[in-house]
Formats: sequence, C-alpha cells, structure tokens
Amino acid sequence: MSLLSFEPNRPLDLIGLGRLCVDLNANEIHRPMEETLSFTKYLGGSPANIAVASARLGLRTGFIGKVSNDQFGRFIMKYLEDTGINTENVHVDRTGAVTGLAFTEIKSPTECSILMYRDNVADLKLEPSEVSEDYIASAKAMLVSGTALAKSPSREAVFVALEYAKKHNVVTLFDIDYRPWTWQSKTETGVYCRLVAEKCDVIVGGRDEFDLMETAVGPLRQDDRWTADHWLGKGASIIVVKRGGDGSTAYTKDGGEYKGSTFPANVVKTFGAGDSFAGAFIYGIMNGWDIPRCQEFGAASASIVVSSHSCSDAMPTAEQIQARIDRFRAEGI
Ligand SMILES: Nc1ncnc2c1ncn2[C@@H]1O[C@H](COP(=O)(O)OP(=O)(O)O)[C@@H](O)[C@H]1O
Ligand SMILES: O=C(O)C[C@@H](O)[C@H](O)C(=O)COP(=O)(O)O
Repeated sequence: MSLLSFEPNRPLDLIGLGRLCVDLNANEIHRPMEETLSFTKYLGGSPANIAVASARLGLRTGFIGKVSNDQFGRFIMKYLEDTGINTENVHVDRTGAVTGLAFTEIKSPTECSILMYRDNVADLKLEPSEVSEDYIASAKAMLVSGTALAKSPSREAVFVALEYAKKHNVVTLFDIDYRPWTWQSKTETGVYCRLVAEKCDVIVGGRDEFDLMETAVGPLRQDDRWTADHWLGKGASIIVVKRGGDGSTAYTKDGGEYKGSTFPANVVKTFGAGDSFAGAFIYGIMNGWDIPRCQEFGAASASIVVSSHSCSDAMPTAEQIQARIDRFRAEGI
C-alpha cells in the first residue's frame, strides 16, 4: 500500500500557497544587525522558497498568492517566472499593501535571527474568491504554509483551497511555518494550525511548532511519538518532526518510524534549512521514494543551502543534491 496516491496526468505537480516575500540577507556576516550596512535582496517567504526548490528539482510548480503592486511585487513575479513557476493564480494587490520583508542577521553559524516587517502585507490580502478551483484541480499536490492563516482574508482563502484540494484528490502538505509576526497570540496560531493539520496528508514542522499546536489545547508533552500518533489518528499519512542540526524523524500511517540524519555543512546561516529540506523531501515522495531516501535527499539539500548566503537562490538541482550525497558516501565529508 502506498502512503500517498497522486493523481496521474495533471499539468502541475505541486502548487504552493502563501507568502511571496523578499529576504534581505546581511552582507557583513558575523555582525549584529545594528552594525550591518548592506543587504542582498532575494525572493523569500517559506512557501515561495519551497516552490523554488521544487521547480529547481524539475517538478512542474505553480503558486497561489498575492504580491504588492510595486517594484518588490514585480521583482517577485519576475523571479517566479524566470524560475519556471506558473504564476496564473498569483494576484496583484490593488489596496496599497506592501511586500513582507525578512531582514536576516548572521552573527555566527549558530546565532542567526530574522527581523520581519509584516504590517499591511499583500500576501495576507489573498481573498477566498481569488483561489481558483480549476487551478487546484490541475495539480497533484498542494503545499500550505501556516503563516497564511495569520489573518483574514488569507486565512479563509486557505480553507477554501483545502476544500477544493479535497474535492479534487489533490494531496495536501502542511508546513506549520510559525512566524510570530502577524499573529495575535500563540493560542490563536495553535488553534488555526490544528484546524489545517487535521485536513492534511503530510505535516512538516519543528518540535517547537508541533508544541504550539498541542499547547493550544493541552499540556506540553514534547513527545514525537505522541505527536505523530495524534496527527496520524486524525487522518494524516506522513508526519515529519524537524530538529535542526539533530536531523528529523518521520512517522507514517503504516507504522513506520524513520530517523533522518544530517550532512556536514560549512554553515553560513541556519535559515533556509527547513525550506530546502521540505522541497527535496516533497520531491522524493512525489517520485514514490521510500521515506529514508526522502529524508536523506532533504538533509543533503539543506546542507547545501545552509552553506550558502541565500535561501531561494541557493536551492539545488537534483544532480547537485545527488553529488552531495555521493561525496559524503565516498569521502565522509
Ligand atoms: N546546521 C545544520 N547542518 C546541516 N544540516 C542542517 C543544519 N540545520 C538543519 N539542517 C537540516 O535541515 C533540516 C531542517 O532543519 P530545521 O532547522 O529543523 O528546519 P527550520 O529551518 O524550518 O527550523 C534538518 O532536519 C537537517 O537535515
Ligand atoms: O520565511 C520567510 O519569510 C523568510 C525566509 O525566506 C527565510 O529566509 C527563512 O527564514 C527560511 O526559513 P526556514 O527554511 O524555515 O529556516
């Protein structure tokens, strides 16, 4: 029995839904933000990064979202198009909303932080009526980012998209993607993420993100097995708990439990690990690989991205990831 069943003959493999933003990554690394003078601009936003990863890996990728009607919005649209991501369901805001910005501080390979500017952002203005049922029906899988639930109308747009996905047998993937900015409280986050998690086939998150969903309604357990059993019991097929440099554990509805390790990296910064891991992991499951191979591919991709300055630009091709795996097998580095 396969864990997930992807409809054949759909024009798109994967659709991402959520924020399309801009990352401004500090050029002078190993300095606090206060002393940083210049930044390099990249496409950003977790689901956007995952869509780029997916397209680089050769999946036919589309996106549902909204960008600002300004230079940043046009930069994002062009980047998506240049990367081969279908933008048919990406709307342009007409209300004067802005692009969300993520300034990144790279103090050391282990001390990285993000400062987000997310007031009146275009991505959260996505209206339910702007989500195309036909577009969703044209894909095999849809990835939803938890941050898209932070405010209405984007929140309702996510639920509408999930209804369409269910109706058309589109496999649903949920990246909890907790970003404290734009949420009112952790309880609000946990409650809405729970409502989405119980509708999804695959749930990916850090231990702290699963904690957030659990503590909204119960005690702090921090028990991966409990977490997995809970969400598998609600109907999910695959749960992945990520633990940074300690790797990941995946649990499957057929009773599987798989520990995924990491690859050595010359870490420049730690952000981007999760998005690259998710993109490559999804590529693996869409190719019908077993879970340990998907985790290995995800971890190898993450080791490449954390060794680079950007997230989106650094997303590797399948050949680059395979070369990373081969090198590790041959040389142990
Ligand atoms: N310092 C690191 N070195 C090598 N691989 C890493 C490192 N940090 C994370 N990874 C890889 O990326 C995956 C996801 O990382 P994680 O930090 O948990 O996600 P997120 O960025 O969403 O918080 C990990 O399971 C691991 O495979
Ligand atoms: O998600 C954002 O809006 C910012 C990202 O583009 C950013 O670079 C990042 O934090 C990546 O997230 P991660 O992969 O979960 O570390």
